[in-house]
Amino acid sequence: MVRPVALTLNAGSSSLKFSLYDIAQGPAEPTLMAVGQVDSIGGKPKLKATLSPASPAITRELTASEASNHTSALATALGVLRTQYPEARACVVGHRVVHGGPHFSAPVVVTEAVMNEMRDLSPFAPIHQPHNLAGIEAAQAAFPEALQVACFDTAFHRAHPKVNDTFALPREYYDKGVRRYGFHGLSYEYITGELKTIAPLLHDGRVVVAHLGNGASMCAILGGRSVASTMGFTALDGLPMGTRCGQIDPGVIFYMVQQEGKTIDEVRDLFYYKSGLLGMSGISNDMRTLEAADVPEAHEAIDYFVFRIRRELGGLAAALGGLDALIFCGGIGENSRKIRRRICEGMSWIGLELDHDQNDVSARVISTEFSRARIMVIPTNEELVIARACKSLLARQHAQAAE
Ligand SMILES: Nc1ncnc2c1ncn2[C@@H]1O[C@H](COP(=O)(O)OP(=O)(O)O)[C@@H](O)[C@H]1O
Ligand SMILES: CC(=O)OP(=O)(O)O
Ligand SMILES: [Mg+2]
Repeated sequence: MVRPVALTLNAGSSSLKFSLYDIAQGPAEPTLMAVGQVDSIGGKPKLKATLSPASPAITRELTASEASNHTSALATALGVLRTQYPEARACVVGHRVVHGGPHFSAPVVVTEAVMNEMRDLSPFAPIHQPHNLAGIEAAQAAFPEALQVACFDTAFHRAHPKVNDTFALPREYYDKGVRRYGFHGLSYEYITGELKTIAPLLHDGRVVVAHLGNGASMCAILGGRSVASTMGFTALDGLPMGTRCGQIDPGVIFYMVQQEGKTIDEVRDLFYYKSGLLGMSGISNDMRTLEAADVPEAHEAIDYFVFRIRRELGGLAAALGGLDALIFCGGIGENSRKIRRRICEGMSWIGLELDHDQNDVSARVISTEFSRARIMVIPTNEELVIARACKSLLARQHAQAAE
């Protein structure tokens, strides 16, 4: 019998991450078969992939036409997967969808109505949602028989308290859906699940997770549930990011439009694509490049990044009534010992004591044994969360078909 296979797609602003999972029925976790990503779509694209647990990672430059957009990047990714699995046919394709608005609080099977609702949310996630939807359309064309499943970054936060769901605007805006949604929910869901297994007491406690990647946010989690997050209505709010400004006084928008004569689209592009680490440094959005660049502009950009994280940590700990654990994940959180060290420096007042040796090797626990709160590094896995949703929605569909 052919084993059921799930393809997961995680389309970012300029990247496409993909995985193949064996989702054979039963209680077992989805098993990873292959994983890869196409980076710098539309620029100088690159492919990285590991096509089976036993095979070495492959890396290769792609031609511009192999990844000129997300649709061609997906075709390239599928071509690479087929070299290893010529017979494999995905029976379900799971997609990360960044914005789920007020209604999507769990993964759903994609229908035309779901597609339309997700399309309406595109203006609120302009550098993610159109790529997520393009990925769904491309997968529908490539696998017309497969179930398409949408998994939302906002879903994990939907049950957070009203006080963290709202802005101080006239009431009608809340009803129109202008709310503090929060993002990176698939990552937070994964970390919360890991904690439940490896540290159940911490899972039941007061945890701040810092997802520090090209997009970055932090989430206060109490007993496994989101209480507050640094991101809001869009994935622009909160921490400064690779190219996004993070929290900003809305008065700056009036200044740019009224005094400088910028159009609202120009301001939007400036906030999404030209700000953050890139805008402040004038060098790069890539933390590795900035850490290696010994110039004041790069130092300032990193200082601001670290300062905002420390400030938010205080606010999120206050929202939780204390702190039992700080967990780092995302490309920067998982890999940059310097950034972790700077975030934790002088934080004993909040209970954090970093073990420098453990931090230097990115160990799972990087706090000292005397630290009141635990500090951990847990590599995130949004793809596994998507694969679990694929498995459970497929099982539900089989059960319904059998009724
Ligand atoms: N060893 C490292 N040291 C510092 N930063 C790193 C390291 N490895 C990756 N990063 C940073 O992680 C970021 C990308 O994180 P990632 O979570 O992959 O992003 P995305 O939001 O695109 O999923 C980049 O800024 C990159 O420079
Ligand atoms: C929501 C978000 O910012 O996602 P990413 O980190 O993939 O850009
Ligand atoms: Mg990401």
